[in-house]
Amino acid sequence: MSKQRFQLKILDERLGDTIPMPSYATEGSAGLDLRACVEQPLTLAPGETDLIPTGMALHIDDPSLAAMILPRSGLGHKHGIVLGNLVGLIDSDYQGQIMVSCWNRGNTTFTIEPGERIAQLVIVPVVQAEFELVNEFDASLRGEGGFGSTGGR
Ligand SMILES: O=c1ccn([C@H]2C[C@H](O)[C@@H](COP(=O)(O)OP(=O)(O)OP(=O)(O)O)O2)c(=O)[nH]1
Ligand SMILES: [Mg+2]
Repeated sequence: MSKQRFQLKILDERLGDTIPMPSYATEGSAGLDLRACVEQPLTLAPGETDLIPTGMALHIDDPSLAAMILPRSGLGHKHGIVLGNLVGLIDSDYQGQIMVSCWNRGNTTFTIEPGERIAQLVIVPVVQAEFELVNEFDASLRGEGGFGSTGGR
């Protein structure tokens, strides 16, 4: 298990009080559940997208890490509540509020309650690329084949 400490700012005073802090649901969870810091229940009609505050800012600070915001599978599968950007990427130098773009891709209206868990945040390793310009690559087994080039099932 790898654990690391990050600076976090509470931007909504309900967070850590009436709205629980983001936390791992189980010891083995990869994602921290993020909660909607909305003032009122927020209704998302089919097709609608809204940007939802999480009430907190996280400074990852380490360029070899980033955070990704992913949908919760239950909300996404059962209710069609996914992310307007499909996946959110939080840069290590971002110090603003973490926002979640919620998209109702389903065909029924969904209401997000204050404090509801709307998405999850996963800390991931990052390698920043530098480029070495070449004219030819050393041969690989795949070469330039892609998009189904390895044949049927
Ligand atoms: O779901 C998201 C995605 C991004 N962000 C914040 C953190 C991230 O570091 C910043 C910029 O995100 P990104 O680079 O994906 O957006 P952009 O459209 O390229 O904006 P920018 O020009 O600010 O980089 O916005 C969020 O709070 N939630
Ligand atoms: Mg960007």
